[in-house]
Amino acid sequence: MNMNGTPLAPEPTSTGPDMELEHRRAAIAALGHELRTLVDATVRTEAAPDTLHGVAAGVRGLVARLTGRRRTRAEIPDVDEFPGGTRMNSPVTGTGSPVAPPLRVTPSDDDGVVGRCVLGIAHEGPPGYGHGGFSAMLLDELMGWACAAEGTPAMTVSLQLGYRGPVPLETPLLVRAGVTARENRTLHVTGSIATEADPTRPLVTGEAVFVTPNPDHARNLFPGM
Ligand SMILES: CCCCCCCC/C=C\CCCCCCCC(=O)SCCNC(=O)CCNC(=O)[C@H](O)C(C)(C)COP(=O)(O)OP(=O)(O)OC[C@H]1O[C@@H](n2cnc3c(N)ncnc32)[C@H](O)[C@@H]1OP(=O)(O)O
Repeated sequence: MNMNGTPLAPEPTSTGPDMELEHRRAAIAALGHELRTLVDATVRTEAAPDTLHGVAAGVRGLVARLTGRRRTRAEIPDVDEFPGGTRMNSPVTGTGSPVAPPLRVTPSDDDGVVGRCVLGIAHEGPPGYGHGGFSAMLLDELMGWACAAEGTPAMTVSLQLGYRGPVPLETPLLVRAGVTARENRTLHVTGSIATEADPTRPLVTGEAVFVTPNPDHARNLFPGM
């Protein structure tokens, strides 16, 4: 769990049920890794139409192998920690997600949290640069982790961004977020995206307001919690 600041990633464990959990998470992450490689190959390829039809048929065959029980819409998978922890299929941090960069979150040396990732061509907006929506997603997510790291998981109620420079693809990125103020259930959060190579020059800056739903509201929103 990350509710007390550290660590924000799953800890190595050794007992029975924990080993089983690690085993399942490792398998989910292994499939996620291969799918991200497939997504990258798909958005880059200039292969001939016959090849693309052949690959499409192969992928249909793979989908047919993912049988058995499927999770329902609001179900919280038992490989996840909610609120404020590992989400295996998060589109931002999920190591099992085909579309996540994925963002690796750690506590910051100062207050707040830091995320590291590399965007690929699948995340492209202008040629060679990240889509502004992906920047928003990285910041929104990391700001959510900043709230959770303070022990108050919360949801975004407003998010304002400044796009100061384009975010380069295939370049290590440094995302930062921290809570700057709180009143009752409302948290004010700031964040930024820079390159690892030039960490003091923010390319995107963000200011957000997050709110921790009251317990009744939270039970209605997340019946699986
Ligand atoms: C008990 C445990 C609870 C655990 C819950 C954990 C949740 C964590 C979820 C996931 C974490 C991991 C993933 C992160 C992902 C990144 C974050 C996202 O993308 S979240 C998705 C996008 N956001 C939404 O879909 C929200 C939509 N909004 C709502 O559903 C409601 O507004 C909600 C539940 C957030 C609050 O509803 P109310 O009924 O509980 O609260 P009211 O009474 O309306 O407001 C509370 C306070 O907030 C202020 N407030 C409300 N809106 C504001 C705004 N736009 N700007 C400034 N303040 C605002 C109000 O003035 C009020 O302040 P005053 O208590 O009186 O001091």
